[in-house]
Amino acid sequence: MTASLSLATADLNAAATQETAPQMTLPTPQALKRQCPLGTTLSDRVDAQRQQIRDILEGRDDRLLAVVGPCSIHDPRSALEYARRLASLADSIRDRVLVVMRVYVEKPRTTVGWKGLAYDPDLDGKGDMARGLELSRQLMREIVELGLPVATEILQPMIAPYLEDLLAWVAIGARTTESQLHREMASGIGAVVGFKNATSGDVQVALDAMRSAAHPHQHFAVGEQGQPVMRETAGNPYTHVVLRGGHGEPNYGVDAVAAARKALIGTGLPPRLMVDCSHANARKDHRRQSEVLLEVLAQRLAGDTSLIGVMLESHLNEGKQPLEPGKLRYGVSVTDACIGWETTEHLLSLAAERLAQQG
Ligand SMILES: O=C[C@H](O)[C@H](O)COP(=O)(O)O
Ligand SMILES: C=C(OP(=O)(O)O)C(=O)O
Repeated sequence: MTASLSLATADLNAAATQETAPQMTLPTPQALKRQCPLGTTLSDRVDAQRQQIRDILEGRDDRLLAVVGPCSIHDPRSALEYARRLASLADSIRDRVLVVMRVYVEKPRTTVGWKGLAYDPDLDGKGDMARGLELSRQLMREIVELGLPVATEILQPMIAPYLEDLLAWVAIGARTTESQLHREMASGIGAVVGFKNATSGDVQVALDAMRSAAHPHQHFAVGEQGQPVMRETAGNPYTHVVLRGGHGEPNYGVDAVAAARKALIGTGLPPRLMVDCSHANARKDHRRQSEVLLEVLAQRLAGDTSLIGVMLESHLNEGKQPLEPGKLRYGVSVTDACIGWETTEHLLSLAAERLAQQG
């Protein structure tokens, strides 16, 4: 009796806390899209970008897919400057490399930290998700207008309907590849999806994710008018694994790549691998991304066609900086350290050159 009474009191307290907890009403996906519409021309462009990536996945296009850009977007102005430079570089190497820009507006954190533009666009910890969503959508739209395909990690499945129409490529991160919610979401989106291996280095979870995402699902979701809906998905066959290393141990070497390829084939999945040159593959040292990229290129030039793509974390300027509002240096990452623009330009041009030499 005493136990159930105290439980009931605890329930009431919890309910009271929830009711008084501050909350902000967000625009519906439909309202945000009306405010920042994509339009037919850009929507057709995104379709064409997705098709190009699918063609790479299916071997109809032998270009290297390169998902390149800042670890996170914290300042739309520097992101746009970066996008302009990248668009011009992408154009100059388009015969050999399909460049897609990382426009990451959500960051998964190991414990706590700034969670990205969509959450806290003023970088002051107050959070303004309505503005965060608006800025994220506007920025992605501008980047599509520049002609670059947009990539992002979808961390919060609720965000998908706000941005999905702009995205050519989506990452499900190392911390969420095992999540059924993310797999369900991936099964219903038009973008190509890359599933990272787990932070532990476990690649099997990414294979399981590909199988799950390829399957039709019925799942809980938010509708265009913000209403709860049951969504029925058709299944997304356009997915692949992203090798990002785990617990400080890289997995981009010949043996690790061969093991992942064998596991994919053994499971009846298409052998498609992207190597993330950053994160544990670079042992969290951004300068090592160059050597990772060169090794992956060498494997590809030696005939490994399962290596369909690479990922680079890159910004205008090298390194990273602490998030101290008022003291931020322009074009420097506030999350993981990135390579700078000159290195990015050099590496991507070199990749294009070597691939061209192969014929
Ligand atoms: O790519 C980004 C980070 O590695 C990831 O978001 C985790 O960051 P954290 O360990 O700094 O929280
Ligand atoms: C968070 C990221 O990667 P991972 O999920 O591999 O840690 C990222 O690419 O920004």
